[in-house]
Amino acid sequence: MKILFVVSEVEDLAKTGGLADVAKSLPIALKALGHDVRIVKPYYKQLADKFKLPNLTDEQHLQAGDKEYRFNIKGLELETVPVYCIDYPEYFHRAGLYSDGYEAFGDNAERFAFFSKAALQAAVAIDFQPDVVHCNDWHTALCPYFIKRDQSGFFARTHTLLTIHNGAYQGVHRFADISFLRPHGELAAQIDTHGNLNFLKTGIQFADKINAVSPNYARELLTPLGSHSLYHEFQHRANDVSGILNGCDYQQWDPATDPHLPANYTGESLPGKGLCKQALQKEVGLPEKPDVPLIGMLCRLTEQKGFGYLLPVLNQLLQHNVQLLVIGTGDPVISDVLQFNAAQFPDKLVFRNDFSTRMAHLLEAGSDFFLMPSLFEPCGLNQMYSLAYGTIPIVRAVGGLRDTVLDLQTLPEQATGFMFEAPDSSALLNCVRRAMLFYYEYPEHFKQMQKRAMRQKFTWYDAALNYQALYQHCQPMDN
Ligand SMILES: Nc1ncnc2c1ncn2[C@@H]1O[C@H](COP(=O)(O)OP(=O)(O)O[C@H]2O[C@H](CO)[C@@H](O)[C@H](O)[C@H]2O)[C@@H](O)[C@H]1O
Repeated sequence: MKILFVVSEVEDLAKTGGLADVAKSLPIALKALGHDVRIVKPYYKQLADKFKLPNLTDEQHLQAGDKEYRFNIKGLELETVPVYCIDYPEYFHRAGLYSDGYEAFGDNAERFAFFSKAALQAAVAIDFQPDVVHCNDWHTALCPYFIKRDQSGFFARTHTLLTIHNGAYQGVHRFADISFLRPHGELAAQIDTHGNLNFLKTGIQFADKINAVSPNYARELLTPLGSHSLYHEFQHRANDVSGILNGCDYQQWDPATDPHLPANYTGESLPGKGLCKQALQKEVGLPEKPDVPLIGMLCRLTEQKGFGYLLPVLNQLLQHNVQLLVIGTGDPVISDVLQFNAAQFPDKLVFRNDFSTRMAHLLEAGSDFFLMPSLFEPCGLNQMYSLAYGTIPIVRAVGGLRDTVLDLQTLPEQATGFMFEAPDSSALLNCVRRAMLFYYEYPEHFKQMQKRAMRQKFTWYDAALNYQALYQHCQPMDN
């Protein structure tokens, strides 16, 4: 099959979160199954600073109303997968991908409406007639609409899949302000009573199929509580909504070969993990105590990750004989509270306002537990990385976390972690206490759990097989 994978960020090229991990690993896995898959993404400053790429075609022209956009298509290969980058410096040559670090860019609607259209034009320019356009999240959710309305015939046999990595971000913007879409008066039918166009909602309406990044999140999207206020839209498309669990890139996340670690280790030989713990404690300035449980947390600092009920009990949690290391960037209110608590408990809590791949790997290897108390979690990748590193996840039973972690209480013989249900502080605190008790009182069982965790496998090969089946499902009956 010919697959055009349209996405905002890709690991190794430009990244803010888990979307990038998927956008690298899935196309590579699909290519390995024999498909002709091409990625299209913006030529962000992050990427342009790293690679000065050549233009692959003549300058492109895109007319939207009375404005003419002139852009270039640059190219590179990411482990055999061709990547086409839309070069339009006015929109993409900025310090951040979506914001200046404090506020979202005011013209994000223009930027991503343009990108979605330009990505399709790139397919025409390189003469790649896709069987499927696979778009991802709100940034590219207008692609199905543009394809359905395309008059050229180029996409007459193209079908569309919209993957939802995070339904909370929907791209809601005042339609009247999006000059790029002015020629598309028909979108006015999508506008809400406040005059807003919701990109994700438009994608849900026009895509041939919609999938979430885990089966459980797909089920949640079909409920009033889990639908991010898009209950009716998801219900309306219920027969076309499914879930495919993300994979873990075990080449990149293998403690036996990980070049970021001071010592490598396997499930059969765990001493290297102790050395990683010591190195991590030393690096961040925590007391080098091998027997005190070290809980790591690494994520974007946002409500989604459960800070709303974690921060109020930090003080109580840190009364225990425990160490907590939090690494992340994002909401300055969350980072202020973390900073404040770290100053109160310098021997127990360290907060690093940092985005570092090396530290992500060291934290995964050196921690005993990985805390992921998410309010919602479409799939979650870090709990999979934790399992691979024998770092026991403490998670809330939500989204993909429920699909990937088995709790001690429910399944003692197969358990790989600790899970709590209610999104509140006391449930979280009880769960962490349960995990600490297990660590202190049953060290041998804890080790068994680590080994079991390391044997779990969530491969991109399996995910790619599921996507392949879904793409086939997007095709018309006569194909
Ligand atoms: N400070 C930091 N330094 C270095 N690396 C950092 C970092 N903060 C985060 N990362 C990295 O970013 C990625 C985060 O991935 P997640 O899936 O856990 O969350 P995210 O919410 O971004 O993704 C969304 O999309 C993915 C992909 O579908 C879903 O799994 C998820 O549930 C959904 O919320 C991981 O690779 C992690 O190591």
